[in-house]
Amino acid sequence: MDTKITEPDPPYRNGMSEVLRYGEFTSTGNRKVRYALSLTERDLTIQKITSAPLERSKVVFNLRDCVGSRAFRADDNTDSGAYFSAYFYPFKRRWMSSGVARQRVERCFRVDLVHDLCANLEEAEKWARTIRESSVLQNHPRNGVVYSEVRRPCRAMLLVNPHSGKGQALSLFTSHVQRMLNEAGVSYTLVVTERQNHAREMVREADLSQWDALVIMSGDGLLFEVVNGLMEREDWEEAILTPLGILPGGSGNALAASIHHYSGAQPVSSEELLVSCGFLLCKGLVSHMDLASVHLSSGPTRLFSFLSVAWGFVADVDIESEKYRHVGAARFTLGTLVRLASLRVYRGRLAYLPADEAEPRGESPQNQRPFSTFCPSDLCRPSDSVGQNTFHNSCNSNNAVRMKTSEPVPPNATQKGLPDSLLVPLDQPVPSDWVVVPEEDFVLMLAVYQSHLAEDLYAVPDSTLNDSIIHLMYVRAGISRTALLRLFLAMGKGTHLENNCPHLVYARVKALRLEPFSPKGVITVDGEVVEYGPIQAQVHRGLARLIAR
Ligand SMILES: Nc1ncnc2c1ncn2[C@@H]1O[C@H](COP(=O)(O)OP(=O)(O)OP(=O)(O)O)[C@@H](O)[C@H]1O
Repeated sequence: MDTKITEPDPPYRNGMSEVLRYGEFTSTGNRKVRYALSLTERDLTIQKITSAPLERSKVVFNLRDCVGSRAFRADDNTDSGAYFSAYFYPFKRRWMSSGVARQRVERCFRVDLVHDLCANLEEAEKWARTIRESSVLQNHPRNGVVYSEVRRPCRAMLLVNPHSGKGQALSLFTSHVQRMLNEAGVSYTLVVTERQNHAREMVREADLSQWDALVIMSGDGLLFEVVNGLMEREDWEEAILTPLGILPGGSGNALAASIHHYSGAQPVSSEELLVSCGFLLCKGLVSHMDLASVHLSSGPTRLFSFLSVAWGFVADVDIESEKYRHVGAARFTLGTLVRLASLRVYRGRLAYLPADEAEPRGESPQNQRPFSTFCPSDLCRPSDSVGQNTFHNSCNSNNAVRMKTSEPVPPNATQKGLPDSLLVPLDQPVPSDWVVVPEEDFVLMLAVYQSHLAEDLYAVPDSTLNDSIIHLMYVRAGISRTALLRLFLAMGKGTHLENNCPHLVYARVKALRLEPFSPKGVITVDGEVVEYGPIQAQVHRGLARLIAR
């Protein structure tokens, strides 16, 4: 048979990038099959040396998709060849359904240049090292943004809540994440939480100099514990800068879904989300993340929140659907249908500080964005004049509120730590530049600072990790069950704000205060139930650091 060998590309150029390494190696399975490898700062091109047309025998891997590479020798002592493997997680078409998701690809080659194991191993190590270094170089800069990175080699404390989600966090870790971390050279100490607040206490006391990252494999509740544990430390300013990682092991997984979305990837299923977040963790790029400080009426201590404050329908569904935990993420859909059947109205007073027009994100002159028949004249803006009204009774839809203003005295003026310069104590009226919402009857109030509220609840499509914005949504009473269901279905696609629902109001704010009048109800912060009563919050730009890009 006439076999024509395809010549590999010249070793010194590959597209536009300079070739860092070129070599010809055999496959691990069949030593008769040879490959020409050329490595640039950007790609690894693998070309089978064969009679087939060039393009059919060539595969190009972008090093941005590479988590690591390692060299090793065979178990067989008589084998003088050495080996190196490279681990990629590129987006690939799914086998059975449409769309793409990150999928693992390992490519392994045998180096047998000379009949000397040491020399071959040295060559294999050079390849593995150059692949690793080039894939790290691919991290900078991205879209004009220069990210910092987790220190390498990375030592992570990996906290797993064995009861989160369907109770499978540990087995999901073993089946999907462990190997990836090994491939990326991330060393970790696994801590399985034993009870509620175990993680909070641990990070409050931990010697953080031992750790380059704190990684949470659970739902959002465990990260909430970790953030608050860090903020309770004497050295909170430094502690909260410890890079945090999130791997979805819960049922909501809002932050995991958000960082997946921020990375520019298409929506994926639960296990694909885990691979995606594992990949981001291995790449180790660190972004700043906003936190909100949250004050409750009962005391001097604050909570720190990375996700949401919810009251009414959403909070009720979150808590009532706990009993459907065994169905995983579908628990929220089930809970929504159940609560719709007995739709409630919640009475209370809501006020907020609109986001500054001078915000760098190019906010439109009107911070209040109506997605309804709502217009700014519906608002009551407290002005600095006569009345002695308090937040409790001062506003109705016909008359602008006249409130006695006070110089903002931060509620935590006597507290140590981060000042909340936008807030006044809960027993004082809100400052004059706040907006008091005229309605007192609501179906829900939701303040959210990430794109997702759960894997399938795409709450704020244009939110980013550190936009310093609280995205406030509320639904006025009077909405029909069908319209509310339509809203939630639209939220699955992130189109609810385009729905022109006359009962939904959306505003971009810096701080907010809610005072529920209904005697009973549920308020959640990051999905965790907090004391029911007056609550206020303000955003702090980029206070924490999260492994995401
Ligand atoms: N070992 C444990 N036993 C009992 N509760 C725990 C344990 N570890 C953590 N917790 C608590 O369990 C609660 C739920 O955890 P988490 O939010 O992480 O999971 P989830 O509720 O399944 O996920 P999601 O918030 O995404 O729905 C949190 O309040 C957390 O503090």
